[in-house]
Amino acid sequence: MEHVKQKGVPQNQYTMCWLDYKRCEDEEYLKKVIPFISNIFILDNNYYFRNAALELKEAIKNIFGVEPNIQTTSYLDFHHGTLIGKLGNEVIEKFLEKEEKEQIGNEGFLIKVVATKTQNIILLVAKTESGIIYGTFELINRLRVKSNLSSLYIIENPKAPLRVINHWDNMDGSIERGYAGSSIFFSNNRVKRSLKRVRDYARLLASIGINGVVINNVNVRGKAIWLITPKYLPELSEIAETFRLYGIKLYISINFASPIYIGGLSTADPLDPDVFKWWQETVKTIYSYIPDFGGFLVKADSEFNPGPYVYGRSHADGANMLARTLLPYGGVVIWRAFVYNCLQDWRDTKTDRAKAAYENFKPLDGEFLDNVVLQIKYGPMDFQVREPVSPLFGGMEKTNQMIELQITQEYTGQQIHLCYLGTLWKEILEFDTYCKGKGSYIKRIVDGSLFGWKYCGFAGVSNIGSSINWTGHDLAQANLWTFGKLAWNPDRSVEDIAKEWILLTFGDDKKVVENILWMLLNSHRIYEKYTTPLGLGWMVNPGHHYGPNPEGYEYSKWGTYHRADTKAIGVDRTSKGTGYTLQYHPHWQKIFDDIEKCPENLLLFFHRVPYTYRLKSGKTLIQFMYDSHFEGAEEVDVLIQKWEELRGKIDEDIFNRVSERLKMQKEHAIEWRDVINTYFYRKTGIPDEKGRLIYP
Ligand SMILES: CO[C@H]1[C@H](O)[C@@H](O)[C@H](O)O[C@@H]1C(=O)O
Repeated sequence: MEHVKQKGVPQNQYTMCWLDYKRCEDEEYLKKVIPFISNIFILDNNYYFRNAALELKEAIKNIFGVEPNIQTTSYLDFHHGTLIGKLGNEVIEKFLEKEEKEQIGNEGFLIKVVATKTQNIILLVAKTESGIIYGTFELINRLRVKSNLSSLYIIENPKAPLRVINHWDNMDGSIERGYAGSSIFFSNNRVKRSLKRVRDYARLLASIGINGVVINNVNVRGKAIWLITPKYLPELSEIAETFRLYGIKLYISINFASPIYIGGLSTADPLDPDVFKWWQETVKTIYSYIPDFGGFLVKADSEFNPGPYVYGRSHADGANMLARTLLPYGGVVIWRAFVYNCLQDWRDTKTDRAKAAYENFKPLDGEFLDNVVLQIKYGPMDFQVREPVSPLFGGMEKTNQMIELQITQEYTGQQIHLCYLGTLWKEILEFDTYCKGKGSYIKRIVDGSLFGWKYCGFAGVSNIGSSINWTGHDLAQANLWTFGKLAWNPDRSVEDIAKEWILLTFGDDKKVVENILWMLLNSHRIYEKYTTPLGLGWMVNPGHHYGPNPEGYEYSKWGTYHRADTKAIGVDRTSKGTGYTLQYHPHWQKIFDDIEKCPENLLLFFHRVPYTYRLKSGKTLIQFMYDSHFEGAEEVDVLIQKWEELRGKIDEDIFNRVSERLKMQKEHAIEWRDVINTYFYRKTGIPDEKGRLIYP
């Protein structure tokens, strides 16, 4: 569903987001930088290094108006220019210290400046093809923000091994939970023939350090089941080749029952030898087309998708069977933990959906093969505006894990509302699970350092589509950017990450940077205030999930209830209630169990609370609800005002597009405010202390 029509924009037109290179107007900087960029030397005439050199050349041409020569050389005859080379090359190594060489990891890179009387050289060095492309974009971006060359020195390695974007793209071109147009990969049940946009997408992703892409929806239905067959593999191999140039591996979501659908077998039982053989053959075929194929993403026994439970087998049986077929080629199985009873009876108060993933997977800890990774949504429910972190993180020490974040804004305003997610993600990543004592942060679990995992990392559900600006809301580009940057280095501050995005996207005007930064950093807080604060969640319209509906999910089968009556609201998930808190390590169990200690922004997630309960501020719960909704809706005006102050300083098309969305945000925030306030007023009969208008 795309809420805003793009008037008169041809399908094949689009901007390049933070890679839209603008001319540097600073003559001083240009003068300083010219000697370092007027030549580009490549030492190995390798296809990938050459591509990196071409990227750099194109960027320099656009930014500085000079066209560097690309020269292939094998000996030391250069004095001025940028030298792109691979670790191990003799000429390159002359410039490096031993420790420097040791510090460059597989996907990492080094940027170092040599400035002497006779030499003005920027060295860009990596161990691998992917490292060089990441380093190239980093160098380009450093030049764009006018970094001081005399102090430019960077050695970077990604913290997490897997940094993967998940597309929920269907083969008819639609995107499940997509708010930015249609798929750039598929249309009319075909793979799209033009690779230009895919290539530009690969460039965007490489510039934020992504190394994997799953191009089809985890709900694998119809024609998509056949993507793993020669019917589609020739075209997928072209997509894979395009991504490969930018250090990105292709993955495919599969249907667990494929042996039945495609192979004509009578079963998909993971322990059946014929099923194994069928997968083995299928995987062999895939690798004959895509030699560096990343692996499978699997949504099994989840929301009507088939899985091992159908045959009385465990998720470990299912995942391991696939893992064995992929192992000889270095492929992985990314197995989703999003397993719960989606046919719950709302009258059943014993079953708690929040407990489901842990109940299904915790008993299997230690049973998964090494090339299986469990992909876990950040919270126990489903990407609500706020949830506690899933207790599976730090709950399965012997199982590789990835955290799944939703870049697309399903429950966070669908790219109509401005809702920057970096602030929320950072809080999640900094959460200390205490699984190995103090300091057992989520970020250290998913980057592999806490348990020494080889396969682990970040998965982000894509927010892009065919729209002119890729993400519908122009400022939603910051969410994609931030996902990549946090996956690369979760220790970075989001202020820093967001600011870098603004500088590269909008330039360095002080007011522009200041205002957009404020808008981004405050937007999730504001959205939370006028929608569902205190960890409440789920008060959305069923199906499409946009806009308020306080009981939209109250009598449904999805296990998503707040059980509000006239006295209290929320589910008691403490050890005395559904027992959900028992899934956490004792440190958190005690805190979440205690209504006085429970972080207030999660109060209604963990507790059933009377409306007259007093919060730490002294306010009653009901008064907090009213205040939060009035204030939140009001604060949208600040977002609008901050944007309005930038009129004339921002490209007009972008300015107008964002203005239009902010206007809709305001209208819809008012709708949220009034519907939720009226709901609570009608339930409780308690008036607003401040006498503001609540519709009776
Ligand atoms: C792809 O399906 C999605 C579905 O659209 C979304 O509403 C649900 O909550 O999560 C599912 C999942 O994550 O599998």
